[in-house]
Amino acid sequence: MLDDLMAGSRADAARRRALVPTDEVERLALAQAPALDAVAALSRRKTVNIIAEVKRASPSRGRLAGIPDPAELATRYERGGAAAISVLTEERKFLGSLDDLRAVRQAVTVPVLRKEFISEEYQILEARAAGADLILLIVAALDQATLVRLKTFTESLGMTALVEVHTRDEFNRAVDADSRVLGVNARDLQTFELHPQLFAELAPDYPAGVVRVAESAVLTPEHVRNYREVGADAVLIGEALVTGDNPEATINSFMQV
Ligand SMILES: O=C(O)c1ccccc1NCC(=O)[C@H](O)[C@H](O)COP(=O)(O)O
Repeated sequence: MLDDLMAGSRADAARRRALVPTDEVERLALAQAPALDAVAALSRRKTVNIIAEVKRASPSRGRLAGIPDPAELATRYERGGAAAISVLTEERKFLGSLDDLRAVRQAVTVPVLRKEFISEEYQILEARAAGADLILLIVAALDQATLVRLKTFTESLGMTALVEVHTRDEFNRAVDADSRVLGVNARDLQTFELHPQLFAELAPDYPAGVVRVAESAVLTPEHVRNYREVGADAVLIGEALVTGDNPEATINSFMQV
């Protein structure tokens, strides 16, 4: 699954690069206002900070929500108290786009994450050109040299990398890469099973100062409380928000735990 997602994203980026070459995207990226400080935003509340995701569909759940106006949804997330907005820009399985990201950037004042299957600098330049403050790097999909190179490139543009892991070995690689924001995704990418206890197992081993993000498997306030009690600074939530009818109230209830 991950190989397919990476290959699809790479092919889509190649198609866009044929229309907009790297030097043009770089010019647009460098013309943006400076990226917002995601580390500060994701550790601002001492209880828990919510990263609210714009997610139309997924490989594990199929179609989740139409989301005709991602900017309006993101505005509701921000009104509810979200610390950051995650926008899935992957086109094939998640039905997202860079247009979604641009629209969200213009609508909110909190940091915006480009959630994409990134393997090359062009995709990071695209993210910055669209106004993203954070990008996702999935350790399972990158060898260590590429992980470090892409993270360094991200930071050279003033952005932050959310470095995502699914196992202890990947966690150790993310720490070695000097990750400042490190996410443990509970979703097994082969079976799609959810393992929220993985975050609890790894949380004690985060180096001081690294932002601890728990990803996936949050449907109720109790799930947020469980993550918070074992040390999450931030929790990334998609499905529960896009399938409910009142995202402001849902985020608010998640922040009260
Ligand atoms: O969501 C999926 O099915 C999925 C499959 C393969 C790779 C990534 C996938 N999801 C990306 C995410 O990390 C989630 O969208 C995010 O953590 C929010 O999860 P949830 O709250 O469970 O929607």
